[in-house]
Amino acid sequence: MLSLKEVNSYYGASHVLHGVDLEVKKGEVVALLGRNGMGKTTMIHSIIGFVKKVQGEVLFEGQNMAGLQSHQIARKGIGIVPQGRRIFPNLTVTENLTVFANMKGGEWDLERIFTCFPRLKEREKSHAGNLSGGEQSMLSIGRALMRNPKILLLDEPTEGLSPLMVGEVMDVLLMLKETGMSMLLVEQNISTALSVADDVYIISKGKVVYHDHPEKLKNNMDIAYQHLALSS
Ligand SMILES: Nc1ncnc2c1ncn2[C@@H]1O[C@H](COP(=O)(O)OP(=O)(O)OP(=O)(O)O)[C@@H](O)[C@H]1O
Repeated sequence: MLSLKEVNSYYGASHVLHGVDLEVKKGEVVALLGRNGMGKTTMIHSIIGFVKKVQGEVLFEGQNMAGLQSHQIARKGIGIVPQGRRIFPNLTVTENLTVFANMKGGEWDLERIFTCFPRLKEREKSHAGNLSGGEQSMLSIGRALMRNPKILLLDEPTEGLSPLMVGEVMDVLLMLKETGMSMLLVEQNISTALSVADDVYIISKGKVVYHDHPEKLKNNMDIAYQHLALSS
């Protein structure tokens, strides 16, 4: 569904991604792990047209995204849950959900979001700035779903959350996986990522240094310790 082939990305003269290959098949959840500053966000931004200089191929449903503007890429069905959530704090929960919604309709509408995210229903009239971090993460996911994407790119949706809220957000991701949603999940939290992923990549200094099934990584955690600088 989504594939990156030999992708090199640059910020000006700074060469950040070095020949990256990655694939997300339909209905699959792919985890992308890596320490701070290793290029995870740059990979997401290269897919959605935020990085101006990208060489190689970014293919979505077989079509090369090169040269398309971000809004054109979004319209193809690529949804984004950005790092830091980027909700609109002065708008209500309902306004956040409807402001960019895909008016052409689709499987996801306000009613379904509120059914799947009862916490958002409880807070529907609250200003989004007053929500907890976990609720804001759910709102950011809900807002992306309202555009009825074919794939979701999630950039650290559990960042900065308490363990309890991490669990709730992971339940949401598992629920979405059950619906068949394809996802690329950027995470720093390895156990969180492995609990939902079908496939896992680790990047370091802009290169893919590991790609395999999560079960293989679970059975060989030395690799994770080595690349993610975890302590055993
Ligand atoms: N707009 C930019 N201009 C120049 N350099 C950038 C820009 N954004 C990121 N970088 C650099 O690119 C490298 C990769 O950053 P990136 O944000 O992709 O890492 P990351 O793995 O997502 O880390 P984090 O988890 O901290 O967000 C870093 O060295 C960073 O300093």
